[in-house]
Amino acid sequence: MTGDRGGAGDAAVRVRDLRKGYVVHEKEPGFLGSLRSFVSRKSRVVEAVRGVSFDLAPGEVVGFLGPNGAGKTTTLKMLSGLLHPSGGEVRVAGFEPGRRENAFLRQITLVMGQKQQLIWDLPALDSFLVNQAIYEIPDAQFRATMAEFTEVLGLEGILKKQVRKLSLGERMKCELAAALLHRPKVLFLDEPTIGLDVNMQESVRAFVQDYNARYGATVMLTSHYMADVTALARRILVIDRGEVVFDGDLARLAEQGGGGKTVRLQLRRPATAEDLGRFGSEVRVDGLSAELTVPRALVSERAAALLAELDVADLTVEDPSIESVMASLFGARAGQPERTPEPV
Ligand SMILES: Nc1ncnc2c1ncn2[C@@H]1O[C@H](COP(=O)(O)OP(=O)(O)OP(=O)(O)O)[C@@H](O)[C@H]1O
Repeated sequence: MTGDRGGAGDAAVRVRDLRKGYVVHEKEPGFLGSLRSFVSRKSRVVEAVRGVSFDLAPGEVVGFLGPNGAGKTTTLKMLSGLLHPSGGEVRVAGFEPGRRENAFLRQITLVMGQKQQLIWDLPALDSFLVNQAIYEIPDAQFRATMAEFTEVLGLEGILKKQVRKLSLGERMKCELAAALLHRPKVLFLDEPTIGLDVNMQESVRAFVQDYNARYGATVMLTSHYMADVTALARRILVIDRGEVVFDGDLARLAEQGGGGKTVRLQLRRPATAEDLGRFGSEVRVDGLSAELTVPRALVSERAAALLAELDVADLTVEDPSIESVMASLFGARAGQPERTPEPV
């Protein structure tokens, strides 16, 4: 089948009731366990993705978040056609990913921060030439894209070095360049900045931003670095145990996370954590700077009280960081009662 754009409407990505179960064979430990598993092999199904639905508009950048094992990678692999769904429907750029048609593969890319596609013993440039051949990129377009990526990613001087000799950050930049050389319209980025230092993370983000603006590409991004998500994405999808539990903008996620707002103070006279503890929780004091968390409904009342009772030079109220929202939603999962946002 060729691209059935009619079926996909205008969405770049359309997912309906998508499911994936992995069959896992279980074996008891030790030699006896191995023997027993020959006689009666036990297996069970891990429901990694359990009926996920969403649409992504062309050009949209979406952060795809969730705790470890939530089903992010499994979803991205199904969207890029590396895994066949157990059920449901997927359309990406109008194609059914599982068919892995050439026309589909030219429209998408999947970058996995933990995996590499560059040829280890050769310079990155050689891998780029291989990709040029695979994707049949015309010479002029290849040169123009290389020039553009070299400038935005600062690849000058590293393209001719053996990949094995590059630093992690340099290699990741080359991985991204290789993965985007064919100018895909839909990008699935799975932890593209994992392990990189802050500067490298920043330059990867800038590159993705630039690419999205230049080519109007749709981007779905997972990252454990919330700065990636807040810098790039307005919309957030949260998946938990294989189900989408939130789909909306960052501010609404912060609201659903409960928690409260962060009140930051600049004081003229020092105050103790105990003084501030009367106004909120999670108090942190550092010299004349302090911050505390205040329930949303009580923010104006508590701010007024702080201004009246302490010698405050400046007071600001902010939504909690997305790290703390995610931590409050999922961080304390082990052995504790669940706090999951309301289903969408
Ligand atoms: N090949 C596989 N066989 C069996 N189970 C699998 C396989 N791949 C993933 N799983 C299971 O499916 C669930 C979802 O895994 P997945 O890798 O999609 O999660 P994730 O959200 O990407 O997690 P992380 O943030 O840790 O990478 C997990 O319970 C995982 O153990």
